[in-house]
Amino acid sequence: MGVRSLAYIRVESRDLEAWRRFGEQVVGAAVAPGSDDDVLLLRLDGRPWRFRIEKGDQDRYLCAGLECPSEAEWQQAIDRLRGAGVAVAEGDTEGARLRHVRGYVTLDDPAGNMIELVWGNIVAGTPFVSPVGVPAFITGEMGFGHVVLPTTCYDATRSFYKDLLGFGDSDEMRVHFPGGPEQGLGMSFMHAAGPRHHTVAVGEFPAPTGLIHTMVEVPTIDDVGMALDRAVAAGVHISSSLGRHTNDKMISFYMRSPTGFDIEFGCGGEQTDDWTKVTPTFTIKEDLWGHKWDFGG
Ligand SMILES: Cc1ccc(O)c(O)c1CC[C@@H]1C(=O)CC[C@]2(C)C(=O)CC[C@@H]12
Ligand SMILES: [Fe+2]
Repeated sequence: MGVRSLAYIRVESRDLEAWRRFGEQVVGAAVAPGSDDDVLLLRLDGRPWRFRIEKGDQDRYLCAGLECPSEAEWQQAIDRLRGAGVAVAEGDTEGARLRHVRGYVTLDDPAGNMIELVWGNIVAGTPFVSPVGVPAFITGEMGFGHVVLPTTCYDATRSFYKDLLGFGDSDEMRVHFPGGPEQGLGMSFMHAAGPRHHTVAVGEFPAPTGLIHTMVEVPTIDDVGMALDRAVAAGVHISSSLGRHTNDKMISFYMRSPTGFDIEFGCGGEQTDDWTKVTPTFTIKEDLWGHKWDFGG
């Protein structure tokens, strides 16, 4: 046991105004109370916020907040990490307050990706209302979506999430690029305790901003299509066309956020109630259809 879901991500940005426009008008998130000239909080559901964009000198991913279902499981995970020699920095009261959690610690995975381990479901107490009419984001105990993190030490990074944070294998693949290594680049999709197919994936790809992509999910294909229309109308770079993944069956497209990493916007991701009944897969064709990538632009 360990992590159940992805609670939030934190991002550093030089341009909060671009993020506000993108967040509200394209993603359909709501700017949350507590936002000011230095911090932009974006809500997707009943939580106070899911994206925390912090004004800074760089455009980069800061960290993902990975949530444990209870304080006891959170403490056990911390003990496991420390037992394995991982440096875990204690959070403080002020930090917990601004993260809207009961407790948190900060650490790096073996690839140097910063993560925060948190517990405590804080409820905003006011309904989420999308400024552009997105009916809802699929979140709850599944978390808001997934992150795909870069790694240059694939095996060690996978073991870290599995052995120390309690993730399980959902799927693996080797992605072949023209001119790339013959054996392809490894990609590992791992589930937390919640029903989402993957909450963290790691890939042997470079990510200049620190994050390959993060995914948000909406109820229907029309909600995905309308988001694609908003992205195109706003002149946002479409990194991948609409398609359906083989592994989690999600229909999605990818668009470039103001920070440079992609946001995957999808629907219909497969869920599992009992992971003991599922055998991990190895996928040799990434998509059932679509997902034509445009890495340029
Ligand atoms: C293949 C796949 C299954 C489920 C997902 O949620 C998902 O994001 C993906 C695509 C992962 C991956 C990526 O993020 C960056 C560009 C990649 C490496 C490709 O060029 C193919 C697979 C893509
Ligand atoms: Fe994804």
